[in-house]
Amino acid sequence: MKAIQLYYPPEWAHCYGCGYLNAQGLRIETYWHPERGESETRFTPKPHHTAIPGFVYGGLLASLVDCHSTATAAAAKAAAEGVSLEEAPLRFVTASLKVDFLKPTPLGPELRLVGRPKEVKGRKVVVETELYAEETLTVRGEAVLVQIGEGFGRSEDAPAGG
Ligand SMILES: CCCCCCCC/C=C\CCCCCCCC(=O)SCCNC(=O)CCNC(=O)[C@H](O)C(C)(C)COP(=O)(O)OP(=O)(O)OC[C@H]1O[C@@H](n2cnc3c(N)ncnc32)[C@H](O)[C@@H]1OP(=O)(O)O
Repeated sequence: MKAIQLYYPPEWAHCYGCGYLNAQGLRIETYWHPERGESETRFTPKPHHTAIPGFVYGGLLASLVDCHSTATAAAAKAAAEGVSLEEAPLRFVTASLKVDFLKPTPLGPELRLVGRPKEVKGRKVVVETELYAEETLTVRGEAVLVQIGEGFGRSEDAPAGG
């Protein structure tokens, strides 16, 4: 099975969290399981991802939820439209991200994120995510993702100045 992120065209593959062209990034890989209607990402934090010794920094956890959600949105939208990501590269940006830190997340074990699309409507997808350290649910997230089209982010969309 191919990770959802590997379907992103190169011009949309520089993201710190999920871009395969970002050598310094997290380069997460998310897989879509059509039979369950769920996505899954696995990631093992490194020692420098520390909050306090022994526990994972919350900002990293938010980043994982963020990029796991954009990928889940692409797969959910493709499934809803009955197209494959191969033929229709879809890319979403995050409009809203809510993260609840339910318990401290231990640093060491592989983390597992499970995503479920809650709503797929037009260009908008809402994704719920649960993050587990071993079998313990430590983080719950909800994100609103909006689909971007070809040309989005070119100079006419850029903030003025600079
Ligand atoms: C990367 C930043 C983007 C810059 C451009 C780069 C070009 C692309 C290149 C490479 C792509 C790779 C990107 C990786 C992504 C990884 C994850 C991130 O870190 S993303 C970074 C943080 N996010 C932003 O910086 C978004 C900034 N916000 C926006 O650009 C706009 O607000 C945007 C596109 C999100 C929506 O703007 P509208 O004008 O296109 O669409 P409207 O009509 O406002 O919303 C569509 C639907 O979404 C809902 N919506 C919009 N914002 C919402 C919000 N904050 N909360 C809840 N719903 C919201 C609306 O209510 C509407 O829903 P209804 O159709 O009415 O049901």
